[in-house]
Amino acid sequence: MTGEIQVLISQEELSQRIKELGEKISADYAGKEVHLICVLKGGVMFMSDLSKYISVPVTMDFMAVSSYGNETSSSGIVKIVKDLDESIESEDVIIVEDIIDSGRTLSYLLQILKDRKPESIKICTLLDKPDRRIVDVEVDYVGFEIPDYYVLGFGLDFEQKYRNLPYIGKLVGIE
Ligand SMILES: O=P(O)(O)OC[C@H]1O[C@H](OP(=O)(O)OP(=O)(O)O)[C@H](O)[C@@H]1O
Ligand SMILES: Nc1nc2[nH]cnc2c(=O)[nH]1
Repeated sequence: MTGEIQVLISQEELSQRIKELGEKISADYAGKEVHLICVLKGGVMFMSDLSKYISVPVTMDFMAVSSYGNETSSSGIVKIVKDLDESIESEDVIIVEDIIDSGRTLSYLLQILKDRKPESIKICTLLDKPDRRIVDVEVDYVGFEIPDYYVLGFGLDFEQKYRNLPYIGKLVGIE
């Protein structure tokens, strides 16, 4: 489907905020190394850009957890589609997400990853929709709080498309 897309967060606003987040993380982890875990697929562009602004040594791993399929609201069912390649024991981990909506995905992920004995674990999300929260999760770094719209672009999809857009937008007519 092709629809009209309204820009919510421009490419310039994204770049500026991601730079600020990278600098904050660099300061918070001064003298340490940080292990970034990208939650695929949506988190990939954000983590890629964020990592460029982190000045402490960075390692990366990737995990895919599916909770939405092609639906626009959470089914509540979370499953691991791809697990991490490496152990996170004793690592200072930051989970990098594109969006927190109901909080179900992250609360499930946190539970699983904490059991693997990291030194520390924090959450960094580009977008947060606090009005949608069903499960409470403590978020350490937030790019932007947004209203309850179904958004796309910069990693986020609508029916698997639009992930490549360099901005965050919404399809006119889709909430
Ligand atoms: O807070 P929640 O309600 O759990 O929603 C957030 C999750 O939903 C999206 O993933 P999705 O399952 O759509 O996978 P994708 O990243 O591959 O598009 C998003 O990337 C988060 O992981
Ligand atoms: N693409 C997309 N995925 C989501 N997962 C949870 N909320 C959203 C959203 O607004 N857009």
